[in-house]
Amino acid sequence: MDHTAQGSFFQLYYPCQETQNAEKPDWVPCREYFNGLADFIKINRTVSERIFNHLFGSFKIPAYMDAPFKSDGKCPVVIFSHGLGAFRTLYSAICAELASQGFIVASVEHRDQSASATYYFHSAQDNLVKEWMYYRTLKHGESEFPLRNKQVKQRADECILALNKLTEINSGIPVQNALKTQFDWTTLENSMDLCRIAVMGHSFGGATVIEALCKEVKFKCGVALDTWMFPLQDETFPHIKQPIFFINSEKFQWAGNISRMKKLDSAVIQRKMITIRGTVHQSFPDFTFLTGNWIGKVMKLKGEIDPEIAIDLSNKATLAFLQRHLGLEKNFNQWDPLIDGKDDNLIPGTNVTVLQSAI
Ligand SMILES: CCN(CC)CCN(C[C@]12C[C@](c3ccc(C(F)(F)F)cc3)(C1)C2)C(=O)Cn1c(SCc2ccc(F)cc2)nc(=O)c2c1C=CC2
Repeated sequence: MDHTAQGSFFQLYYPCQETQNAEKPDWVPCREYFNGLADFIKINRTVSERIFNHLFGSFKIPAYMDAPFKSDGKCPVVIFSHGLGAFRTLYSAICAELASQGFIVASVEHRDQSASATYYFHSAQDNLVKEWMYYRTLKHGESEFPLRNKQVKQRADECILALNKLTEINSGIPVQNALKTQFDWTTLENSMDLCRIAVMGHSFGGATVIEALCKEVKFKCGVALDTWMFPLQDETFPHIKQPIFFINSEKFQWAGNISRMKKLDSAVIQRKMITIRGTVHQSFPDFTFLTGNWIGKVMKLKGEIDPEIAIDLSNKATLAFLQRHLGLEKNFNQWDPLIDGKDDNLIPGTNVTVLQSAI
């Protein structure tokens, strides 16, 4: 909203009316995102230009851009935080599904230099000048924890800022949107149930979930997808009182990471964990759908399991957990067994053997 790097930048997913003529949003908004992504995954730009344009250039998100908001009653809210090297549009299979189930979802774009690319504006004379911020690689010899810990704190603040912006929108405060869209923001007045707010994220975004829960009690619960625990300080864990749902891939996790999630285990607060068989780290972002089987497997964008089945299990388990801890009156409790890993494609807890440290 406020156009500077200190402002809030997010993609909003919401339930809408069936619209005929609305165009579908671009999946990767513009070239700089491809270039940033190429640099992040360390493939050179000439190759990437052709690959990305051929592979992903024309993809659209299965949604309608700026369609009129429609909902029967107030919508619960989810703030979504992307992973290292990702950006706001890459988790549309998750965010669009939540919106189709009645949630308003803000997928934030972080300005902590963990995104492959992001942009903001600074005002020069009387017009706004667009500036690009790219992924910050670790300097040679630089230790990683101080950077990642600083970034996860900024990411949590940006999730809280996005929530504050949604609160303003919900109360009808006029929106100064730096991006010129046709959307009529006043239709979102009184659209949100601000007692039913969750925070969700993938990998570095999963760590952001934990940091945001610690900082903001308005987040009633968190869903952390294939969380990367490294950026966090264990000292913050006892202060977190909200339920957390860890949904892990089979291939990304390792003992050190899992044992830190286990430090959040509690006898009194619901802390759940499941692992989806045959999944990889990239089974959660949209890339997992965009390539053929063999390219996907070679690039570790796909696991053994059909990506649609994997994301469907993750989304249904998420909806059941959100119903339970946001007190929703929907029928998502039909998927409660998934929270306990009761499905052929799920493992309750983890498949990683964690040596219990005898303290
Ligand atoms: C060598 C660079 N090195 C950087 C530190 C490791 C790079 N890396 C593995 C990658 C991401 C990969 C990727 C993506 C996308 C294509 C494409 F071709 F489909 F575009 C290809 C190949 C390259 C798989 C990761 O960072 C994994 N990871 C991620 S990946 C989040 C992401 C990024 C870009 C996306 F388009 C989609 C999703 N988010 C995290 O929060 C964390 C980690 C690791 C620890 C914490």
